[in-house]
Amino acid sequence: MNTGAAGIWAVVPVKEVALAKQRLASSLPPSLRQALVRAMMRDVLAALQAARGLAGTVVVTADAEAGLLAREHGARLIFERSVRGLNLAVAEAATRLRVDGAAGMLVLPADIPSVTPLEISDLVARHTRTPGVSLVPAHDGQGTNALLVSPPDLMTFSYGPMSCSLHAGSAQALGIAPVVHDPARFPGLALDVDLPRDIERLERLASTTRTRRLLEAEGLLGARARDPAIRHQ
Ligand SMILES: Nc1nc2c(ncn2[C@@H]2O[C@H](COP(=O)(O)OP(=O)(O)OP(=O)(O)O)[C@@H](O)[C@H]2O)c(=O)[nH]1
Ligand SMILES: O=C(O)[C@H](O)COP(=O)(O)O
Repeated sequence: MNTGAAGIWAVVPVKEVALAKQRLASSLPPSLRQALVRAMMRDVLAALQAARGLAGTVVVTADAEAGLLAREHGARLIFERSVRGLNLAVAEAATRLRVDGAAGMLVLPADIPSVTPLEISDLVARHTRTPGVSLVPAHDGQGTNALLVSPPDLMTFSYGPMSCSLHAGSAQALGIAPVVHDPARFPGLALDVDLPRDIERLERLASTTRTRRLLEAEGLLGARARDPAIRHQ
């Protein structure tokens, strides 16, 4: 990958589609879970394409199909030869972007289908300091749904349990006061779909995403989900 441009690049790490979203396995059959993973990834990439203030998007994945979806949405690709986990995948993207001269990196997960272009543009516009770290916690306050860091390889990554406070602590250890945004100001971005109840939460957001259309067609959201009489027809 040669990004060949300064500015802030979005990075979307994507796990193998067949292995993703195991916490939904008890409520969704594998084919629907995989369709959901693809739809969510497309929604995130479409929002990034429409957002202002980014130099481009990079997808980091070991999954060939995810690589094709990335290219369809005009994203660059870092194709991982082996699966090494989320933190090493993001660290590799950070190093590559720094070598290519990128000013910063915005890491977004592929499971936030309701993220809007406006939320992304707003977050990037509010990131005014380098070196600097801006964070948007997940709606549960624990995960990291957006990590904007400049320069890209400033810090180590701590995705996993309680990652948002760990990322804030890493910035502080470098003498940087992180900007931790209120997730309530970024409702689409803050809603990562990890658990069955997160699917219901999607209903409360006014969005017309591929993900929503898929879940409505499957009777998991919308009128068919609310009315068992219709659902079982
Ligand atoms: N490149 C890469 N991306 C990853 C890896 N693990 C997770 N991701 C991505 O990181 C983001 C957040 O991941 P999680 O919320 O943990 O998603 P998940 O691992 O599919 O979910 P569970 O299987 O339920 O834990 C998603 O965009 C995943 O696709 C990895 O090992 N490599
Ligand atoms: O740190 C994170 O945000 C995780 O990697 C993903 O967290 P989750 O389990 O809340 O999705």
